[in-house]
Amino acid sequence: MYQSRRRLCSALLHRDAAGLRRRPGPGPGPGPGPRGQRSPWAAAPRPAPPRLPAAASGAATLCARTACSMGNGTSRLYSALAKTLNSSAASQHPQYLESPDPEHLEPIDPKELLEECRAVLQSRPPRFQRDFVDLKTDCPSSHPLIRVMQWNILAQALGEGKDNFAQCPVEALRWEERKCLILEEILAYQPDILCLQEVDHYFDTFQPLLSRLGYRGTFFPKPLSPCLDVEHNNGPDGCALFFLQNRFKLVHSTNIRLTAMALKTNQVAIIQTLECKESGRQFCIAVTHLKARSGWEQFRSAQGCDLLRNLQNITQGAKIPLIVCGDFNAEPTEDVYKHFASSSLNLSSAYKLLSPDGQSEPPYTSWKIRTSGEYRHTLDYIWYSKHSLSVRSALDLLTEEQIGASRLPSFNYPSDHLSLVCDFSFNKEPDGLS
Ligand SMILES: NC(=O)C1=CN([C@@H]2O[C@H](COP(=O)(O)OP(=O)(O)OC[C@H]3O[C@@H](n4cnc5c(N)ncnc54)[C@H](OP(=O)(O)O)[C@@H]3O)[C@@H](O)[C@H]2O)C=CC1
Ligand SMILES: [Mg+2]
Repeated sequence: MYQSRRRLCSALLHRDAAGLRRRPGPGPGPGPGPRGQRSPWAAAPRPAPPRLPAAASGAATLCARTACSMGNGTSRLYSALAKTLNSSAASQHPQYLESPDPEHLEPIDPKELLEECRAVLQSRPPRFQRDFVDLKTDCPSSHPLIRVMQWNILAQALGEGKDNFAQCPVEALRWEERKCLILEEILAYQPDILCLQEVDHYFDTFQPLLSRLGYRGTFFPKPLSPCLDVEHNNGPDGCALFFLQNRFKLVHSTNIRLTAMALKTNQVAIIQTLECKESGRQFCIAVTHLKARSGWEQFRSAQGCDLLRNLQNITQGAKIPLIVCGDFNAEPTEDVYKHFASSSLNLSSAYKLLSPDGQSEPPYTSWKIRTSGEYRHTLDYIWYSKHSLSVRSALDLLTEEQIGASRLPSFNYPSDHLSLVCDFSFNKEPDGLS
């Protein structure tokens, strides 16, 4: 049985008064709270130490801290969170567009924002425990690791208007709380680089909040986003890429509309070259979301080839190490996967390393029940230059038991896709080859 989320602080009353609606309890949910069982394909677990002390703090402490801080930092923070709730202006924003320089904005303490999110989610079941699996301990790295998160967060307009989820209660999709579940996931793992798909709340939510957490963001909307077909939409969905400004310098940035069969398509990618401030080493990071649905395999394959061509040019034939994150909408059996696996860019898929033989992708990264049936697929990947980068650890996926009979999204988890998180290090010799 779940333990219900804790705390009913006086701070919550302020939140309600300010317009954050609270929903009734979700009722009994499927599966256990903390996971008791690992997925069968996972290697031996060795959880990484938590990077965020607040995640482990007790309920009483958390409640006291929240209540105490409402008079100062948290109330400012709350206003930052509350301002993101109404967002009609966001849909008017012009296309593309990097976020403004956030240096003049007041920073947010991530622990305080996490507490705010947890307070909003207090009637929900607790988030599931996922462990980092250590993958390479014999080769210490002298440089700080680079943590990368890949996540299709589910566009709000698609989730409510087009995806046709059959088992997910509409209450579980309410943006006010789903937004906090997404932020909670990001804040729990604190990625240095965040690659997102189906972002339709960039300008009103993710850009303002993440910029105040020290990220620099770039958003590239789909030219004909299906979100725009949904009544009361919040603008087009697209890919977003965020990196921590205190860790990386932006060297080069390109937004690409992918082509297939020489035609411009509705799918996009963002490719950036970053320089590590600690080591001075450069690498390339890309995010994409390929065409969905069965019957479009050759189209996806062509889009993947176009992305690879662009990556070849930008990395000067793989001289710069590369990380490519995406919802490829393709199982490993598809051509687009094979193109990436066999490319001259020497890429490997990070999550294969969690399988016992290191050769198999996870059994699923997305699991949902639509009115048309149940869909369990491996669609999301983090590709990396296998000669110049090492995956030090990867976040294990949710088990079937944790996901529960109604599948995703749910009261526990905000998207129909799981987040993937990896810690990378540069290999020792910068030999100019990836
Ligand atoms: N493609 C084009 O050239 C044109 C597109 N359009 C508009 O764009 C829309 C399609 O855009 P396009 O980018 O090609 O969209 P996709 O086919 O790539 O799908 C868009 C979204 O729908 C989700 N999705 C996938 N399968 C299903 C399903 N069975 N039921 C419901 N949702 C699903 C996907 O989520 P996930 O990735 O998580 O599976 C994805 O985010 C059209 O509906 C139209 O409004 C209009 C003219 C031309
Ligand atoms: Mg989707």
